[in-house]
Amino acid sequence: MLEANGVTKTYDGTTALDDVSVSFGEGLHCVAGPNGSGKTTLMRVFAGLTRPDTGTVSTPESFGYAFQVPNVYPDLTVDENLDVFASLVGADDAWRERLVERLRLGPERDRTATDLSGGYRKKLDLALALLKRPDALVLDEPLADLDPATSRRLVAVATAYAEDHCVLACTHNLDAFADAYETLTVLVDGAVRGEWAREELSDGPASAYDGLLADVQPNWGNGF
Ligand SMILES: Nc1ncnc2c1ncn2[C@@H]1O[C@H](COP(=O)(O)OP(=O)(O)OP(=O)(O)O)[C@@H](O)[C@H]1O
Repeated sequence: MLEANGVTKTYDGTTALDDVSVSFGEGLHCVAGPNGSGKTTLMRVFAGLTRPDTGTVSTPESFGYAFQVPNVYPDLTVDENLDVFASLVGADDAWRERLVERLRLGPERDRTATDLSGGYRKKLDLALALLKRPDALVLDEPLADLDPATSRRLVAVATAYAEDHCVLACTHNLDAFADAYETLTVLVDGAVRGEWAREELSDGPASAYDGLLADVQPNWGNGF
């Protein structure tokens, strides 16, 4: 459903993506990698926001993107943001209210987006991405700024949606997705360094990731 073939993207001599070929079907898929490894660039290429230098991508027409930095109307309230997006995509009231309930946005619905806490703004951004019930949903650092209970709720929402859609979560918090993910893809320096299905990882995704990245962990002994 989401596919990249031989995708390369370079910025002024920095290779952000290096001949990346990946494919994701229905279910919840995690993409991890160190800072600067190319995760956001790959998500942006899928979304059509960044044009690759070489290679092709294939995505469904109905595509949702919850951004690393939430992309909401800052001067509108939660409800007004939902109203604007719902009318743009033709979302019905029942689905809109289900998203408000599932993401616990109710208590803040009359608050202006700019006054929301970082976590609530993140949840609002996800609700906006889900309003059109996209066939594929990309979540860029979905758990950043969320407290542990809210993180679990967001993972539960993503997991439920992934039952019959493709959900791609770009994350540094693999433990939070340990009971939910179907595949793990690790990017290092813009290239795919590891790809596993969940059943291949008996010790969980974080352990596989740490093993793969062991060579880049610092070893300072007792000193600084
Ligand atoms: N618009 C841009 N202009 C120049 N360089 C860029 C641009 N976008 C990304 N890069 C570079 O491409 C590389 C990959 O960046 P990207 O944001 O995709 O990584 P990431 O894995 O999402 O990182 P993080 O985990 O820190 O969010 C980095 O070296 C980054 O500096």
